[in-house]
Amino acid sequence: MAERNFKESFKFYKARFPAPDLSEVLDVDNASEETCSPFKAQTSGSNPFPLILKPPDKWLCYEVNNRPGLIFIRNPFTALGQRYWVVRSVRDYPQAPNVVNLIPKKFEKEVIDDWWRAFRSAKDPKFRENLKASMRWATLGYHHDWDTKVYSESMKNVFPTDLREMTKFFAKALGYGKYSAEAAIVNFYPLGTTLSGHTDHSEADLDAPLFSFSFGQKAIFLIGGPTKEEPATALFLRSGDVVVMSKQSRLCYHAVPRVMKDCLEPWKNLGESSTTVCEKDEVEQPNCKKMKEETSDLLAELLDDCRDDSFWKPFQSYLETTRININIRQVLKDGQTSL
Ligand SMILES: O=C(O)CCC(=O)C(=O)O
Ligand SMILES: [Fe+2]
Repeated sequence: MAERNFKESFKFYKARFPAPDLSEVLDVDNASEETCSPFKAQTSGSNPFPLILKPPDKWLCYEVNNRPGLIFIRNPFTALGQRYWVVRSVRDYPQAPNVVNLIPKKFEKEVIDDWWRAFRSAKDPKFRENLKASMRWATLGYHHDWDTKVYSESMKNVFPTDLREMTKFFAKALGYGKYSAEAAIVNFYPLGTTLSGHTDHSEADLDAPLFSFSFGQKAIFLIGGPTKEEPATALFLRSGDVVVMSKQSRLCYHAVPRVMKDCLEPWKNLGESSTTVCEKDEVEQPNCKKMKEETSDLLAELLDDCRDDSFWKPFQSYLETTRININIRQVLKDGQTSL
C-alpha cells in the first residue's frame, strides 16, 4: 500500500462513507515491541493525588518508536480521578473569566458566563441542544489569540492549581524536570467532530513538552512530521490516556480526524478503581480525612461529590456523546509564571 502523507491520512480517517479501515491505527493495548517501547516513569516522592492517580510505577507508559519524544500513558487515572477532571472541565473551567468559544449573540442575547449552568437550566430543548453542541473550547491561564497566534500578558487568568500541580507531577515522573503549566485549552468534541492538522508553536519555550489528557469518548489522534507532506501515525486515544509531545515530536503536525463511541467507560465503576489503588497497588487505604488534610478543601469536597452517582449522572450523560481533551503548555521561557 502506498504510504499516505498527513493530509491524506486526515481525509482517510475523517471519511464517513465508506468508513475507514482502522486496522492500522495503533492501539497501545495490543501493540508489539516493534511499534512501542516501554518508558519507565519514576516514582518521585509520594503520589500527591492517591485518589486520582494510580502510582507511577504501575503506569503503562510507552514511547512510540517511529515518533521519538511521543510518550503515551495508558489511563493512569482511577475512575474517581476521571470523574474529578470531567467535572472540572465541564462545570468549572468554562466559567468567566476564562475564555470560551461561545458567541453570546448566537444565544438570543444571553451572555453565557457559566456554560454548564446555562445548559443545565435551559428549558427549551432546542436551545439546550444548541448550547450543548456549541461548547468547543475554553482556555485557562494565558489565553491564546487565535488570530494573531500569540499569548499576551494582557490576556491571562489564574491557572487552576489542581491542574498545574498534577501536570507538574507528570513532568517530574517522566523526567522532564521543572515544568510550569501556564496555559491550557480544554477541547470539547461532540461525536463526529474533528480538529484539523496544526502545530503548537506560539510558546516561547518550545523545548517544554505539551501534555494532553483525554476523557470520555475515543478518538483517532494523528501525528506526523514538521510538514503535512510527511507520513503520519494514527493512534487511538481513550478515556484517561495521556500523551506527551516532547523532543522531536513537540513541533510536529497533529490532528484529531475522528471522535467515536467507545464501549469502555472507565469512569463508571468506582469499586474497581479503589481495588486498583488500594489493594493491588499496595498503597495505603485512601481515607477521606487524610485527603482533606493533604489537599485543598475544594479537591477533597469535589472527590466526595464525585462518589455520589446522582451528582455524577448529568456529567456521565454529557460524556456519553463527547470527548474532552485538556491540552497543557508552558508558555514562558523559564517557566516562572506570574499568574
Ligand atoms: O484533542 C487532542 O487530542 C489534541 C488537541 C490539540 O492538539 C490542541 O488543543 O492543540
Ligand atoms: Fe495541538
